[in-house]
Amino acid sequence: MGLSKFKDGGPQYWKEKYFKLLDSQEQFEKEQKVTQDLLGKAIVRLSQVTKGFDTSLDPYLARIREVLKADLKNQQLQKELQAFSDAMMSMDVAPSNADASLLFAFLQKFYPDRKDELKSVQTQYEQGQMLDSQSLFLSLAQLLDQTVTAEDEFAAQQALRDCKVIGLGMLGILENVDLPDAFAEDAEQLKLRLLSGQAVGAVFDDASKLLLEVKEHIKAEKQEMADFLSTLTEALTDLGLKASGVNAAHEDAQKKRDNLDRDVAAQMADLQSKSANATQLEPLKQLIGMRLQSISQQIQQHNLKDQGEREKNQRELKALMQRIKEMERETVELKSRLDAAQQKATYDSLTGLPNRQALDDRLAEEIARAKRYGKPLSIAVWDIDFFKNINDTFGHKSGDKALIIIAKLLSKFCRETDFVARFGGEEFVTLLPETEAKNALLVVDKLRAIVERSGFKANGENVSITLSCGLTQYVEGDTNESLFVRADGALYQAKQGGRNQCVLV
Ligand SMILES: Nc1nc2c(ncn2[C@@H]2O[C@H](COP(=O)(O)OP(=O)(O)OP(=O)(O)O)[C@@H](O)[C@H]2O)c(=O)[nH]1
Repeated sequence: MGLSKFKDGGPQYWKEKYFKLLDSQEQFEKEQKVTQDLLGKAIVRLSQVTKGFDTSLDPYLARIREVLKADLKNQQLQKELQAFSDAMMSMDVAPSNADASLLFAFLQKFYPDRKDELKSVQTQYEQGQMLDSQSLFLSLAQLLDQTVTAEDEFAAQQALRDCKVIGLGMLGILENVDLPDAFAEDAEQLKLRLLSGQAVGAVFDDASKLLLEVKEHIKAEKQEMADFLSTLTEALTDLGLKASGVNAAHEDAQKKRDNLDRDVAAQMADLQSKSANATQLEPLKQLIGMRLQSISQQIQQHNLKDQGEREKNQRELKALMQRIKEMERETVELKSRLDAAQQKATYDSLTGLPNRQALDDRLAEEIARAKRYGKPLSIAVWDIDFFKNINDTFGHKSGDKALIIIAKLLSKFCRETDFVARFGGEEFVTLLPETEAKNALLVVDKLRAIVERSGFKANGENVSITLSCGLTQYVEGDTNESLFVRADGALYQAKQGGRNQCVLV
């Protein structure tokens, strides 16, 4: 960010420019050093020559020599020269008769170009025209200050040019660097100082300071940006989670969520590209804020829409569940009604025994089983003897009671695997699977005897009741009808034989 964005030329151009400036500066400093050395040597020689000129100045001159020999920094030299100057100023104002011929000899030799002026000063001094030795030094200083060689002139001009180049380079840097707003004013002032031709050294120091501050500022901004983007990523992740948590099962919602995810991803990519190119944090923050708001609104709209659809689905689901419950209730009711109907269709309501329909079904099953496994199957057909008399004598209700009692006795005293049914009227049928007729005859006869012994009470009277039974066994090729007809034939024989008996055919 910031420093890498130049208006033209690019970083390489300014890097080269900077190094050139450094080289120039170095060259300038070298030349300065040579000049300084020359000056130092001159001062040393001058101090040696002036030694003894006024003994009160000797210690100062000695220190200056030491300082120059030790090659100490200008500051200290300046200090010593200042001390020397102060000492000289405070010297006795009385004219001095000290011999200065040696000094002038040296100076004339060292400054041959100024020989005449020096001679003139010497004459003035020796003729006592100088008020004091301080006046002499001031005259010499003034004279020698003007002593500038052509070489010195060139070096000074060169230094001036270098300073201008450095100044222009710094100006270019300050104009082309994309500085944060906070530093704009300082940079502007530095530019003005450079344009006004102020000494480049001080401006250079201030510019370096400014650029270092800018660097720190950008570093802090970068950190702030990283923190901000991290917070932003967390916020977007949170939003993404909320968005993806909505109605995960719904296919339509899935499509909408995909679209939303795409939108959010596009906005994020845009933000990342903007933040990579951004040079200022504040506008970027504003941009991100706006984008976040837009994303948040999109998610809110999506959630609202999604919630509406979810509520609609829930209402439909609730209605559907209600309908299913009603259907379940109806199914249970229908089943019980069907069971009742089935019961009614297959059971005799008076005795509770399976009826003729049930008997037909069961007989077909037993015939099929006997046929398949070659097992015996016997069938007994019962008929209550003189039942009409019971009805007639004791009433129809007593007749019903007799039917119920017979049904119970026939059911109770047979095997569990046997099947007892009311065939119709006062007739009953017993199926005896896996039972040969001769064994079945023993069973049915025992039953007949039980019924005969039991009797029942009708209108307080003991009424005896007997049964006649026709028995037969399944033979290959028998059907329901043929088997029943044969058993019924046997019953007829039992009736004919005097009733209360069992006949096997
Ligand atoms: N109470 C009552 N009587 C019935 C029922 N079904 C048939 N009956 C009567 O049973 C009687 C059968 O009489 P019949 O067929 O003449 O035979 P029976 O009197 O038993 O004489 P045999 O069979 O020859 O011994 C009739 O009077 C029918 O009305 C019933 O469910 N309840």
